[in-house]
Amino acid sequence: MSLIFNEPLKHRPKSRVELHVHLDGAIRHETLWEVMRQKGLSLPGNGSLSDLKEALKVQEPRDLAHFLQAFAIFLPAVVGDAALMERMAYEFLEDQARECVAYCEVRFCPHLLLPSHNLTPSEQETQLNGSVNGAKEMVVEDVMDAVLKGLARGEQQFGTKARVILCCFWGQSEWSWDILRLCEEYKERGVVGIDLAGVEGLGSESESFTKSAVECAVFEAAKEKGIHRTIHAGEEGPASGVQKAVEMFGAERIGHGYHVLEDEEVYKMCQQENIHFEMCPHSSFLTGSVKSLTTPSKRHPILRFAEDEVSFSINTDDPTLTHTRLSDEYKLLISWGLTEAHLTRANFQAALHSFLPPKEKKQLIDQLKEAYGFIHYSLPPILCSTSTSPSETRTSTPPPKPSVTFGTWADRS
Ligand SMILES: O=c1[nH]cnc2c1ncn2[C@@H]1O[C@H](CO)[C@@H](O)[C@H]1O
Repeated sequence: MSLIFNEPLKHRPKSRVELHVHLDGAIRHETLWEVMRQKGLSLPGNGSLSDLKEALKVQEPRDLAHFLQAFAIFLPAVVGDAALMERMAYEFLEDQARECVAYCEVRFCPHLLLPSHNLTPSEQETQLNGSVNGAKEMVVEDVMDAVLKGLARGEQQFGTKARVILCCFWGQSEWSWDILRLCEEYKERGVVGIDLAGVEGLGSESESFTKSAVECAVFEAAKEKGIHRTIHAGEEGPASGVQKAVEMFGAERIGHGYHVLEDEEVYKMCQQENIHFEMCPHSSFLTGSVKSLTTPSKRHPILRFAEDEVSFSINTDDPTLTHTRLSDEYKLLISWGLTEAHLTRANFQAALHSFLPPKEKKQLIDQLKEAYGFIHYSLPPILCSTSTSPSETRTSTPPPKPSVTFGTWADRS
């Protein structure tokens, strides 16, 4: 691609912050189709790009597990392929720049992308005894290096800054300590936080709680080591999962968290603790976490969050599966009655609750102020009193706090 084509993207004013997007859920359909064909992998339907897209769409939202099944269609194309991982990270940032994203935190689980995780027991045995097909076996560090290289190249080329959150995965406790190790080892190269993804078990009773003991210890250790923490909770699971994520796991942000509203006490606690909610509007329906728009008495939790001025951000979650860009998420919210002020506030809240160190966070907030027109400006010397230096800059007031009440979805149809 020519520089002439890319320059405008690099210099496009960027005003959005995205905190919750899975890298392996944000691969371009075109890239997947191309690579799956090259590798001779089985493609759905008649093998066309449109059939692949169709197969990745949730036709009837059921539950989170059903939504996540689509990963099985294309992850075989990705596992073990460092070149593809680098490419998808690079292309991801090009797509983010097109969506005017100034800063994003992108997440993935490196262990899920290893061939060994996807081998049959006999292949794993072969691997333990040496190598598979004589090739050097890929290790998590190879995954990290490939993704970080693609992100660094993309950041340089397209001007969208990216940092990484590494996901522990429900049911794969054996990876969790290693994830924490990678968070520490790759801190200087852009890893800013730890997450717990997959079909959550935080909400259910004692049995699954025992199962999460390892993750709990890992998150406690993360806190001690100053590694930032977010957790998928209250997505399809209950409010008690959000409570455990905050009180026991020390989560600073909650991925999704829609069901927190089912318990006013937990909701109040989250407000007191200034917990940030990473909202993913389209995904919330496709996972069956929030019931459909056609239920008149239901309001999407994001409307309550906006009304209560709870801190939330607007995110795509898994564009490969949701078939949405960030703009589509914003459009949906506007159709529900959120205003430009709400969306602006969400972007500032996202920046404030990002896992960047303080200095970089301030730079990001300044970048947003400029993009939204809350410009730092120098007073012309003639207007300056003797007590004000000509170079002194002023900042405008922070974005307005919206004060709006929302009707039901039915009111808006
Ligand atoms: O909405 C979600 N909730 C829980 N887990 C998810 C969601 N979207 C993706 N993943 C899971 O996170 C892994 C690492 O990126 C993905 O491979 C997918 O299995």
